[in-house]
Amino acid sequence: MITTVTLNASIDKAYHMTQKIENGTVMRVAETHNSAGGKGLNVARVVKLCGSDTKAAGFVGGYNGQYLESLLDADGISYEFEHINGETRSCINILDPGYGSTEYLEGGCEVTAEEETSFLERFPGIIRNSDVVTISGSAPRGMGRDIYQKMIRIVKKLGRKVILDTSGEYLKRGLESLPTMVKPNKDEIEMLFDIKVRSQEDVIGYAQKIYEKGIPYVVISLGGEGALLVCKKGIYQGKPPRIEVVNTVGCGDSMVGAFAVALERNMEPEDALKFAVAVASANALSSNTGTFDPAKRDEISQNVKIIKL
Ligand SMILES: Nc1ncnc2c1ncn2[C@@H]1O[C@H](COP(=O)(O)OP(=O)(O)O)[C@@H](O)[C@H]1O
Ligand SMILES: O=P(O)(O)OC[C@H]1O[C@](O)(COP(=O)(O)O)[C@@H](O)[C@@H]1O
Repeated sequence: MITTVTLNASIDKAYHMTQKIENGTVMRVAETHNSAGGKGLNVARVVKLCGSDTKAAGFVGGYNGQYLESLLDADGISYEFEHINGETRSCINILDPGYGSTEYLEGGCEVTAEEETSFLERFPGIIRNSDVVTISGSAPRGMGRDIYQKMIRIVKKLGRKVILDTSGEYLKRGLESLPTMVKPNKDEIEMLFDIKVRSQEDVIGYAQKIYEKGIPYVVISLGGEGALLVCKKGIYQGKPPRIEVVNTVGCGDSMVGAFAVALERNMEPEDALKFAVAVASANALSSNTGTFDPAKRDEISQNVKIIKL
């Protein structure tokens, strides 16, 4: 069982446009697709598609919160949310033939100190049957910057594996609790170390710095270039084949979902990397966020190159 935590859940709205966006004009949306979003809920859908049991946790509130739960019911994903007074946010992804994808991410509502305490008290019970816990995305306003640090400590005390996928101060503080795996992208590495990454050697160097803190699996995702994995067995590069990208939103979440499944199944690191790159790249072929066609994943998987560096 894999529990995916999304503190800042969202109704993700994908607007499919048939015409290129022209700023300052009225644009009509050809098709809208709503999904239960915020990074961790994309992770949950991917875990389910990979064939593992999953449960979603985090905060939801208001009418959007009710709607989000109904979307998860339709997806067949179980959940155990903390219900809060604030209204769950919406995030918009506009897909047009000119710019590709343009995202508008709301900050999210306020979570009170009482709501945070209540969630943390219930958290050990929520994850008690989980082998792996994923913690993804931003936190809503009002929450302490050390929230992920506290949650990782709880997961590790129970002897479970935990993947952290976040950015900025939440990542910095979260790393101090030594999660089993982290998956920053290039931007997140640059923010974390306050540097500019200029080469693959740079990426490997910073990944090693994180690994040396005591984090067993460090994955740096590099978009169309695939991903790098630093672990005890060595340093690996996973390269996807060139594909006709449709929508890359949720690719990082798909990678986290696939790695959670790989950790649950105790896959060898190189097999896990191949699996995760194939799943994430297959997500880029789907117009909807956090989903993929298993047949396309299998096809891509045959052409993913795993190189030991
Ligand atoms: N243009 C692309 N072509 C093929 N695969 C892609 C592309 N963009 C993303 N992916 C896949 O998704 C993974 C995660 O993407 P990335 O954009 O690095 O994550 P994030 O969404 O966290 O920024 C990559 O490692 C790769 O496997
Ligand atoms: O919680 P955050 O960091 O604000 O991100 C939320 C948004 O990011 C997305 O997951 C997309 O993220 P990625 O493309 O990086 O995987 C949206 O689906 C979601 O609503």
